Amino acid sequence: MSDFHDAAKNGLNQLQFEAVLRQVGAERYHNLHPFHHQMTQGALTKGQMQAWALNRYCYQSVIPRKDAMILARAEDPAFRAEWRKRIEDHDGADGWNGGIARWLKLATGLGLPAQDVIGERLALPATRFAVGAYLSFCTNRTLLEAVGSSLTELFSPVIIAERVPAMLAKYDYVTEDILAYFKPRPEQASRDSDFALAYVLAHADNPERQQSVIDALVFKCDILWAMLDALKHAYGEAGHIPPGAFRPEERG
Ligand SMILES: O=C(O)c1cc(C(=O)O)c2c(n1)C(=O)C(=O)c1cc(C(=O)O)[nH]c1-2
Repeated sequence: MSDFHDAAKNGLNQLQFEAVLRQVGAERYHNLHPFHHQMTQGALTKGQMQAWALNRYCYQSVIPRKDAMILARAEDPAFRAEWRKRIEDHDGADGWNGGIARWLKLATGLGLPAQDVIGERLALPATRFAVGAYLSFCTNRTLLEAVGSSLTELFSPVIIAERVPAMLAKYDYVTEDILAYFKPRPEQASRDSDFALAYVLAHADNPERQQSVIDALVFKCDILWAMLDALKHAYGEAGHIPPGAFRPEERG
């Protein structure tokens, strides 16, 4: 395991810098989390699967808002033209025919009432704190750090390729239709992360800026990890469901 806190102290060339960023993903991305392993092994109960979808909706719904923050702070029109595609992917043309709507379809396809998902009140406190931290990070840190924090998308095609076939094979109530969210994601994520990676390689031109990007990516991995930790704590063997949070047995 590497400690990434001083990885750029002597300055890195672009190849070395990219290698460190990829190493962060190899060591810290949420495909290493036990909750993800349980999912791909077919070991989640339907209630746990519902809890995952309900909580993950909060993440999906904050993504276009954090991208709007990034957009507002970018001075280069060409950057904005590229970055706004992310908002269009999630919101669609009318707000409800993009990624957020497809995530809602996933959650309702698992048996959750749409209003419980959209309302976000049944999500875990830790989920709401984690997605709030992501939004405020992208609002308050430098544009370079905000772009750096999106680089987990470099690794999302890997976790999607692990998750989707396993969900289809191991859970009889999961269908291709329910998982429509994931279909365009690997291609969109590759387009987005290629752009974001090229941006940080070009703009992190001294050791301090390189380190700020590495730290931003570690922070983002921590956000995703914390969300799965919270699910495991609440809905795993410990069963510590916080007051007011989704309770699977009440939903059948
Ligand atoms: O399925 C996943 O595990 C996963 C991970 C991530 C990620 O790594 O942040 C994103 C997504 N999915 C995703 O669907 C998505 O739209 C997305 C946007 C972003 C971002 O930070 O801008 N990450 C992710």
